[in-house]
Order: sequence, then structure tokens, then C-alpha cells
Amino acid sequence: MKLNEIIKKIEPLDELAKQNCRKRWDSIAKPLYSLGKLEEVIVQISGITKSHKVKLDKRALVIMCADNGVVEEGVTQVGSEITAIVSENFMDMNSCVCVMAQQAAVDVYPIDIGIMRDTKVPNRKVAYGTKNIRYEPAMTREQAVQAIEVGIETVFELKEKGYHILATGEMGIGNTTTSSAVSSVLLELSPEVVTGKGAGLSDTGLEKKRKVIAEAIELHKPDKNDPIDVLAKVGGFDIAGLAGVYLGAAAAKIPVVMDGFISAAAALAAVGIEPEVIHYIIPSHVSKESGGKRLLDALGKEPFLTCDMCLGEGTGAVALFPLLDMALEVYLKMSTFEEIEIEAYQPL
Ligand SMILES: Cc1cc2ncn([C@H]3O[C@H](COP(=O)(O)O)[C@@H](O)[C@H]3O)c2cc1C
Ligand SMILES: O=C(O)c1cccnc1
Repeated sequence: MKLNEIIKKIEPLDELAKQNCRKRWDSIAKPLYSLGKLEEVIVQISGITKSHKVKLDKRALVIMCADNGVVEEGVTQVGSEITAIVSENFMDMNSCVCVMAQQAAVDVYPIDIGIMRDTKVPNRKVAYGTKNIRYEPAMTREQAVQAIEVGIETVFELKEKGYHILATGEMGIGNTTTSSAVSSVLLELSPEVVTGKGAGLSDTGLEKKRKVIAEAIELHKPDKNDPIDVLAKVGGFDIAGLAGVYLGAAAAKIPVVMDGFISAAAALAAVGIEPEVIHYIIPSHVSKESGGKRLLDALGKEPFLTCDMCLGEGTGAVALFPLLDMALEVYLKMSTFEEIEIEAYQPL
């Protein structure tokens, strides 16, 4: 599926479906608007799916798994070999997000979009890891587009399987370095501000990480007005793949729940490629990682959850599903004012 053709398919949300959904909320016997963002998110999903008959029965988490050459620079607490190990554990439902996903009835779809060795994870490899951004661009522009297209194709395959809603996750040692680099360029903020300790780093390690990011940006001069250039020069296959998931979701008219810092950096790139994508994205939590809040602000999204999480894998996104389920149960099952024979509140 070609990126250019997919972009052409992306439309504004359906206003009529949103209005019908709002009407249903307003008829429910409770104080108007009192479920706040939980009402708004169901309205958003109506607009995305062009129907006020919202269904969230089948849900999938896409986990983009890839390695990053920049790990050679000592910007992480653990080595690249951990990416493959954790990614293969997803296949056995043995990771934090898998446990949470089972609880929330979310199916887990890890994808090997660029792990540095062969794995048992479904193979959509663009390459065996990216180049070290301190010295070379992470990937070619063609590879960035290819990774985006892997994300797009994944969405259409899941839509075909009947999924109603998707969530984003990733696994890739070193990907808070690449996400911070992408964020620094796209937000026009110094690496100091948007770079944190990722999966754990000493203070000296953090200093080095910021320096490496600053040097990579200085060397490659990514064009902030061209998110594909930014992804190619200082991003990763996982981030580009996730950008493709957002673009694909918008084209396929399927809502997508965004996880934390890395997922938000990918979202910012996707929205830079096609601004309309923003309406198809549902935020979940605010990552504790430096830059997490700034990315949400730049996307104009408020988090549902503030739990100081910074784990990745899609954990924050999956954590939102029980809340979405409760919102939808009220929306679908609650009595209306008419049914319990009291006069409806008038909007103020
Ligand atoms: C065992 C382990 C499991 C993980 N699961 C997610 N991450 C998270 O940490 C990584 C990013 O942090 P950094 O940039 O510091 O490497 C990503 O893989 C992210 O998903 C993990 C990290 C580790 C070590
Ligand atoms: O918020 C995230 O996505 C995150 C933060 C730190 C480490 N891994 C992921």
C-alpha cells in the first residue's frame, strides 16, 4: 500500500455520526456531560467510524519492534540483544503489556520491523537495525517510507480481521534516544528538554545521551517541515512503523489509542505528514519520560491517565481500555430520561 495513495483517503470525521452520538449521551439519565472525556471519546469514535453505534469488542495492540544503531554510543542501560528477547516474549504472552492486555481483552500483534537478528516475531523487517545516527543517517528515505507502509498495511490487515480499535506500542532498546531526537527537531526544543533516562540511565549516561542526540541533529540537519526526512535521519524503524499505523488508521477509519513518549513522537511525525490524522488518535496516558507532556501539548491532546508510567510496549494505551469499556457500557445500556420518566436537563 503506497503512502501517497493512503494520504488521499484520509477524510475529516463524520459530523452527523458525532451529533447522533452526542444526542444519545444527552438523553441518558445522568447530569449532562458528567462523564467528561469519557463521553467525548465515544463521540470521537462515532465520528471516526461514521456510526453512533459504537463497537469496541475486538481490539488489537500493534507493537513495532526494532533495533537502533545508536545503542553503540552507550545511551542505554542494557544492550540491543534485549530487544529480540522481549519481542519474542510477546509471542509467548510473557511481558508487562501482555499481562495487561489479557486483562483488558486486547489481542497483541508484535511485528519485527527491524530487530538486528532473525526472530520468531512476524517478519516485516526493513533491515537488521538502523545505522548509528551519531555518524550516519538512521536509514534511507526509501526505508523510512517502507517502514511507514509496513504500519499502514498492518492496520488494513487488522481491519480485515474485524478489529474495531487499535493501540500502539513498541519495543526497541535505544528508542527513547531516537524519539527524543525526533521530538527535539519537530518541537524545535533542545535535546536537554526532551531527553530523559528512558529505561534507566545514570546521570552521566543521560548527559552522554543528550550530547549524542545534539551531535546527530547537528550532523544530519533534518528538515523539521519534512517528517519523513526527520524519521530517516534520526528516527527508527519502530517510530516510522508507528507513524504508518496512525496514517493507516485514519485512512481505514479505525480509532487508534496512542501509548507514551515513543508512540507520541511517532504521532507527531504522522500528523506532520497529514494533519487530519490527529482526529483519529485517542490519547491514553502522559509518559513520565521528559518530553512526554510536551508531545501531548503539541498534539493538542489531554491524557486520560496520569500514572507516572514510562514502560512502553503499549502499556499506557492498554490501560485505557477498561475505562473505554465502562464509558461504552453506560452509553449503550443506561436508561434515558424518557425511560425513567423524568424531564431532561437543559444544557446550560
Ligand atoms: C527489559 C526491558 C523491557 C522493556 N519493555 C519496554 N521497554 C522500553 O524501554 C526501551 C526504551 O528505553 P531505552 O531508550 O532506554 O532503551 C524500549 O524498548 C521501550 O519499549 C523495555 C526496556 C527493557 C530494558
Ligand atoms: O513513554 C514511553 O513510551 C517510554 C518511556 C521510557 C521507556 N520506554 C518507553
